[in-house]
Order: sequence, then structure tokens, then C-alpha cells
Amino acid sequence: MEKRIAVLPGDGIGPEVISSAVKVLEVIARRFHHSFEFVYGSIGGAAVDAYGTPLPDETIALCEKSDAVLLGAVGGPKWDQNPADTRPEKGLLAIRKHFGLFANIRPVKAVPAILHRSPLKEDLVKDVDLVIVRELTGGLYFGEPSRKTHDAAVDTLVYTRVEIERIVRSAFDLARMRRGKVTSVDKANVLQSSRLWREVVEEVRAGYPDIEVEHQLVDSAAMKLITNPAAFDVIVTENMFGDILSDEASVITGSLGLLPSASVRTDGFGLYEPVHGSAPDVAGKGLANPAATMLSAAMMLRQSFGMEEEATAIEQAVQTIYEEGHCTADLAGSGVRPLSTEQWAARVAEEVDIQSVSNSIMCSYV
Ligand SMILES: NC(=O)C1=CN([C@@H]2O[C@H](COP(=O)(O)OP(=O)(O)OC[C@H]3O[C@@H](n4cnc5c(N)ncnc54)[C@H](O)[C@@H]3O)[C@@H](O)[C@H]2O)C=CC1
Ligand SMILES: CC(C)CC(=O)C(=O)O
Ligand SMILES: [Mg+2]
Repeated sequence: MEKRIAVLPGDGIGPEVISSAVKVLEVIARRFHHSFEFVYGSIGGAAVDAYGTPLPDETIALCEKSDAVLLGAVGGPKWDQNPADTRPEKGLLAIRKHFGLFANIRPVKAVPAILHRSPLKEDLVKDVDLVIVRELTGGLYFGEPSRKTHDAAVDTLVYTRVEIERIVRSAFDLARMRRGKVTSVDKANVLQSSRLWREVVEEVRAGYPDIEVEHQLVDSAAMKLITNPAAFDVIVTENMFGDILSDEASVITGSLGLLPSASVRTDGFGLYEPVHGSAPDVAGKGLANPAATMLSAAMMLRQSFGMEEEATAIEQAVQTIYEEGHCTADLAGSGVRPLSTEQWAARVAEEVDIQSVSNSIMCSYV
């Protein structure tokens, strides 16, 4: 299969984790006889420096001509004092909006070989397998922020029935393919937008009698996510709550560097991006964990290209390298010598190749 992938490395650790994921995708292409063309574009702070805007028209055109987008991360202290329109984060929000990527799918699954790296008790995290379905193109991040005066600022939070209904349906459809439970997270005791959210969830659930539904206020949901994370299956929530809860959920797995995501719409086109940010504190030091970006690439193969076996090959290789005891600095406890980003990525890429050898040996026996 021939696929054109727009690659947007961005800032901070973005280029490091992206180059790791691309190496693994190159092995996948070789092993499964695909042809992946990687076309590189600029976003975030890098684009502000090169083009004066965090999302240049050239980048949009490149993505429009591609089958999917793989993105690293944006942002960093260099641009933190920029005016709102030339902040790197604005580029990320704008690309999600431009392509109508309203659903951000963030799976959180315990990795058996590194359960002990979670600050939570192993017993609590061992059965965790949940997905946060985060609304991505509405809410507070797309309101009309304004700095009123030196001493006052305002951000608006708007949700329409249509915006809520489509994300809630995505969550119910996903729950149907999983364990059949949806937890809708809101702040309906305070916010009008959350009361509308809850109303729509109640309407949608009528069409899904097989799905168990619960409503949970976001503050107590944050608590339950840590005290009983295995109780969740699909969590559906608005943009900012989903952003915050997913970083919290990364604690369950042991590192933010493990969580992938898919930002998608209904026709299969998607932008695949790790949950984490540009991690300026570790950028350029070989300390970044590229697993989240590799696993995002696996989501791209599965969701946008229908390449199930190829996606599983990446996921399996990541598991195997953890089982062999190799990890990057974020997951190395005391007494464990971590591999650099590049070294760890090379092990995963090698493993994808080795799987191919062992699979063909197995085939020759049957
Ligand atoms: N999707 C994106 O592009 C996002 C961008 N950001 C931007 O990133 C910058 C830094 O934000 P922070 O709040 O520090 O969040 P962050 O996610 O970049 O980092 C939080 C902490 O996790 C660590 N970390 C994150 N990813 C890691 C990885 N793959 N391997 C090892 N350690 C990792 C970092 O070193 C840091 O200590 C800001 O400019 C922010 O706006 C933040 C979140 C998402
Ligand atoms: C940087 C923000 C625009 C978004 C964010 O933190 C996220 O999508 O996880
Ligand atoms: Mg975030």
C-alpha cells in the first residue's frame, strides 16, 4: 500500500520522538511491503521562527495532500511571552480545528512489564484498560479570550448540541467495541455547558440500551481515576477536562511518555500525536521516551490505513523491549541504566524486524 504521511516534528522533544517513530515506520514499510512517503512540515515555535506564524499555509497544504499526519509536540519557553496569535500552541489548536478533528482518542493501558514504575500500587493499576474520548475542537480552548484590562481577562466556554452529540456518539460506539461502559465527565453542578452536555448524553444513551452509562463530576472523577482506575472503560468529556484528566491518567502507567493519541474525524483522516508536550526540560538530552509517538504511529496505521497487523507489530515490539528490561530515563528506577531515546528506538525497530524473522520461521513449520 502507498501512503503519504505528513510529519510535523514541532518543538522541544518533538523532533527526537518523531525521528524515532519514523524509523520504526520505515521498518514496518519494509517488512510489510508498503511504501510510506514522509513529507515534513513546520508547526509551533519552529514555524513561528521560520514563517512568523505557528501554522503556515504551506503546512496545511502539505497535510491536505497527505493520508494522515504524525505530529510531535509544540511549545517552549522561547515563545512563552509571544502574543496569543504567535504562540506555538495556537498552531496546534488551529490545525485540529482546520481539519475538523473533533475526537481525541487517548487510550491508557497498563504495560505489565513496567507496572512497578507506577507510583500507584501494582494491584491498583494492573487491570487498567481505559480510553479517554476528549472533545477537541470546542469549549474553552476555542472561546473568545480577551485581556479586558491590565487586571481582568476572560475566556468563554461554548458548546453546541451538535458538537456534544457527535463526540458522545463516538464514545458510545467505542464502548460497544469494548466493555460496554461510558463514564461521562462534566461539572453539571456548576456549569450550564455541562448541563447541556449531560442532557445530550441522556438523549444519546436511549439509542444504546446495551451500554452502561454513568455521570461523574470532574473533581471526583479526578480522584476516582487514581483510587480505582480499573473501574473505567470509556470516559467521554469536554476539551479541557479531557486534557487534564489524560495527563493525570498517565501517572497510572508510570510515564507521560507512554500515552499515544489519535485526533480524528469520521472519514478516517487523522492527526496522530503523543499526549505529552514538548518537554523542554529534557529536550536534546536523549532523555525523551519515544513510546507515546511510536504508539500514536501504530494508531495511525490501524485507524487511518486499516493496517491492523502492522499496528500490532509496533505495539508488540514496545511491550517486548520493556519485558527485556530496557527503558528510557523516565522509567528507569534506581539501579537501572536507561537507554537514550535513540538507543531505545533502535531496539524497538530491531524488534519489529526480528518479529518478521521469527514469524517467517514459524510459517515455515506449519
Ligand atoms: N500536544 C502538545 O504539543 C502539547 C504541548 N505542550 C507544551 O509543552 C511545553 C511544556 O509543557 P509541560 O507542562 O512541561 O508538559 P510536558 O508534557 O511537555 O512535560 C511534563 C513533564 O513530563 C515530562 N515528559 C513529557 N513527555 C515526556 C517524554 N516523552 N519522555 C520523558 N519525559 C516526558 C517532561 O520532561 C516534564 O517533566 C509547553 O510549552 C506546553 O504548552 C503541552 C502539552 C501538549
Ligand atoms: C498544548 C495544548 C494546546 C493542548 C494540550 O495540552 C493537549 O492537547 O494535550
Ligand atoms: Mg495536554
